[in-house]
Amino acid sequence: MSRLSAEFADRTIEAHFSHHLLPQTKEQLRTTLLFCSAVYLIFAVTDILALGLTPLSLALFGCRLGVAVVAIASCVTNHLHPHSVGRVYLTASITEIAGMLAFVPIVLARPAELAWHAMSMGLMVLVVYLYIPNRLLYSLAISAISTLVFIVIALIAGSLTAQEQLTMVMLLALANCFGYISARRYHLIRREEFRVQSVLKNLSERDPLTGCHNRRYLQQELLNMELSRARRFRLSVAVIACDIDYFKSVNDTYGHAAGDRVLVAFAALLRGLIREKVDNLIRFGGEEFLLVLPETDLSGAMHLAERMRAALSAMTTEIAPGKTVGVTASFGVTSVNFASVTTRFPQEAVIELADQLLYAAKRDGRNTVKALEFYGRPGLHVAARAAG
Ligand SMILES: Nc1nc2c(ncn2[C@@H]2O[C@H](COP(=O)(O)OP(=O)(O)OP(=O)(O)O)[C@@H](O)[C@H]2O)c(=O)[nH]1
Repeated sequence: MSRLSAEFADRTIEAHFSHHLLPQTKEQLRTTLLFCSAVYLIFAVTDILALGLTPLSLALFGCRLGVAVVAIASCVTNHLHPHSVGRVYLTASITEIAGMLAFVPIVLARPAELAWHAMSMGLMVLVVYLYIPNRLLYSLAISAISTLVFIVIALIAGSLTAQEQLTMVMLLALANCFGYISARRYHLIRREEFRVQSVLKNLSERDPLTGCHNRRYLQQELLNMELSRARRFRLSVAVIACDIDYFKSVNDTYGHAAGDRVLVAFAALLRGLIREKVDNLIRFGGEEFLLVLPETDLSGAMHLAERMRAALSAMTTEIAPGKTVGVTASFGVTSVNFASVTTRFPQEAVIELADQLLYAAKRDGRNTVKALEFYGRPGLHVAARAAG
């Protein structure tokens, strides 16, 4: 993590983090901006008390109203662009700058109350650092520059003694330091929480032996996600179920550790034959693996399964120095084409068909591929094209 900006050094992870928090950030920003605008408007009372109901106090009210309008426009923009992280930070920054700019005429119109303005400035700096959700570097830039501008105006236009000026400068510098340090801590804690959550999520979704996704990930996320996407865009999704043949005899003959090596080698072989970041490899349980292949029809999935079968039967795994073992596997392949399947069906039905085909391949002598199109209704696929 970057020490100055308190963000992940890796921009992809940072973007992932920001997107993950986007709904929460937008909600916080909306509440904060509306609250701050209301406070800004309410403080018009102090202008009227100091200046009376004059054109000047009305002009200052106009400035305050301008900040409220910018804040509301920011909320509307964020509402219209619900997925844009950059826009949230941009609108937060613009509103912060508008608030700081509107403060200049207020200070200039009421120079006698400079000590109170300095106190308000300190509070505004803390609000920018801690209350309005924004990138820390933007908060730092906006607060530091606004503080500098305020100090220059106060030194030129105000009538503070040298001792008062020094106190004001030191207090505002402190407000910036405390604001930055506290905001930095908060940013770092949020990111550390996110990192730990990601590690735990990864652990709960992966099989430690092979590194593949596990059955929980398939059932809770992947299957629903891929089937919904394919249904929405009327695409095909294929599923391959595969299981090592007579794996028990590998364990019984060479030991469990040798069996583990064979499993790892099999997973690596499957992973090497699928599209990275597109296809998904899941350890479904024991020595059974499942592949979920987006945008793949039955014939494409059958060819892939056949290549996997052939590659495994030609491969041997070193289970001890100088000692190798060869295994074969059986494959059940199915695919559902949402261009023609419009009926609803339980999502597990696709996996069940792939599993039935896998066991049909086992019954048929093993080391073979069985494939059937899934038509969305139990029983219908029985009449579909068979291969293997
Ligand atoms: N080494 C190892 N073995 C496992 C693991 N998970 C399951 N097994 C073993 O896998 C074997 C599966 O045996 P069976 O279900 O009888 O299947 P099979 O011997 O492969 O026979 P078929 O599937 O009918 O060809 C069992 O001996 C399990 O103990 C694992 O993580 N590591």
